[in-house]
Amino acid sequence: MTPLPHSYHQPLLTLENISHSINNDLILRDINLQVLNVTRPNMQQGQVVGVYGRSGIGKSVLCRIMAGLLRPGSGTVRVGDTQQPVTPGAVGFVQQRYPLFQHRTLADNLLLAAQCRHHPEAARQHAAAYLDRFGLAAHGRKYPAQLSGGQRQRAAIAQQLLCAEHFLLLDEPFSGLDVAMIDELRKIIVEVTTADELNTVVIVSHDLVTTTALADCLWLLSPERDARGQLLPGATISPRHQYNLADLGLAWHPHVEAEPEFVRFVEGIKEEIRVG
Ligand SMILES: Nc1ncnc2c1ncn2[C@@H]1O[C@H](COP(=O)(O)OP(=O)(O)OP(=O)(O)O)[C@@H](O)[C@H]1O
Repeated sequence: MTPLPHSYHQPLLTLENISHSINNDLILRDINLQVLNVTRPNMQQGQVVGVYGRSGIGKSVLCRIMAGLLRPGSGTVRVGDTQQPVTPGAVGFVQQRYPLFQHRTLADNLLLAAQCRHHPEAARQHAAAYLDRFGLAAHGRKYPAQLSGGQRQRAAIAQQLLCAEHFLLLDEPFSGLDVAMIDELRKIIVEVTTADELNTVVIVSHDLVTTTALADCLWLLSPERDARGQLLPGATISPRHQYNLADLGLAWHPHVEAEPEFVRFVEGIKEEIRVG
């Protein structure tokens, strides 16, 4: 497929020489990569990165490092158009269990999040706008325990977007959702990335098709072999496993997952994982 016209600009996320061990066990080895701001004519869209890898390979550890919640054994993570080293709170991180304050109403949860960055009156306006935008306005007075799983998830995404400026990290966002909710969440992710050119969303997921369909680039976290075919310790994202979907003509556009090139690409990734 012919790639749509696009051009590359400043870096938005940089991982430099990231390695990490737990109890002397090397989990991540020498990860180097960069997400650039890619622009397409007449299209305001941030970047979506899909991260895929087998169970237990180190995706959650990598997420915590990218979110600034875990200091890597070595290396640096820099985020945003100013490329500051990541600090806790700089990246919105929606974890598998959505950590809303249970004793606060949904509206209060969002208000607290908005107060991280805004003065009280502006915070109220932003929180109300996000309640509305995420289809939660009718549920503002409910407590998290009174919300459905999908509503809690939307609330958690809204909360993280309110307090972190341009960067959102989603760990297994599609797990446990029915097909209607998955569609709804996909719409929200597209909405988030089209809201601002600098918005960057990293999705870590076992759902390869849904994630790839939304992504501009896909990273495959996997073990590597040396020249003699021996498995090296730790997992990495080698340059050949950093797939630029914009260059392949498979960056998100409506119904991309129905295209034969997309289906072939996903089959190729599955094969890569099987033989890896
Ligand atoms: N606190 C910890 N103590 C010891 N080992 C840990 C700890 N956290 C993670 N690990 C190990 O690090 C490796 C990577 O774990 P991680 O949770 O990042 O995998 P994952 O790719 O997210 O897996 P899954 O897809 O199953 O959620 C695993 O072997 C895990 O056992």
